[in-house]
Amino acid sequence: MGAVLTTDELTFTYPRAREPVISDWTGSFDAGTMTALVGASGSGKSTLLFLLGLMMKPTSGTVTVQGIDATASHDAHRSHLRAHRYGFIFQDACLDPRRSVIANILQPATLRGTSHKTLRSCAEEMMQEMGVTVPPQRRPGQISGGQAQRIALCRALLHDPPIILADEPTGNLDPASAEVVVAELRRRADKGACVLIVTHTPAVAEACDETIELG
Ligand SMILES: Nc1ncnc2c1ncn2[C@@H]1O[C@H](COP(=O)(O)OP(=O)(O)OP(=O)(O)O)[C@@H](O)[C@H]1O
Repeated sequence: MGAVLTTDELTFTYPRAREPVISDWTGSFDAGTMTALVGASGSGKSTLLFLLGLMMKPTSGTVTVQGIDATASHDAHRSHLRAHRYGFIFQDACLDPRRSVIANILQPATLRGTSHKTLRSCAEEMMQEMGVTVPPQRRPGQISGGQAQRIALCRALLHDPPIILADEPTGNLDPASAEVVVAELRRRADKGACVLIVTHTPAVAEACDETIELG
């Protein structure tokens, strides 16, 4: 399967920093491949993920998403690409505490203009597949960390994105929940998604097809 995400001489320097964190980084990530980004703390793994996820603009160089030069795109187009083609998972589930868990899962669908009615049953089905047995109306403050991360996974994957970026998705999890998360990411890659995982956990890197070390 072909390249989904590519970078050409990507360089990023934080404002007021002297040295770039990412320097002339050229790489390519394929459909159907799960890649681990590893490296020492501070080596730039999250920064690279944010650049690949179009959350930050590079100082120079390009990020190409399914053939589109996202670096040259205007902000609205980048937001559109993020909402439709990406699924993001972070170390902390980052659920909205004011909304029920089901509303959290459905919330990004609003950005995509999809009807909640159509998606609600899919969302509840996904909760079951992930083994989250809590009532859909429960608030994030009333569920465990492992359950919250699995809800975050449902939220990120409901629209079946071709690109999945995960920043230490198992960092705060018990082993059983971590296994569910990694197995689901693996399953998505096997179905054709391009999956990138920043991780410090050797077992997670071992579940990947490739490992890229920064630093
Ligand atoms: N907002 C920021 N402003 C300035 N410097 C930053 C900012 N965010 C990160 N950095 C610096 O950029 C470098 C890379 O940070 P980054 O978070 O990408 O590393 P990392 O490899 O993901 O680290 P960790 O494994 O500890 O999460 C670090 O030296 C960090 O201090």
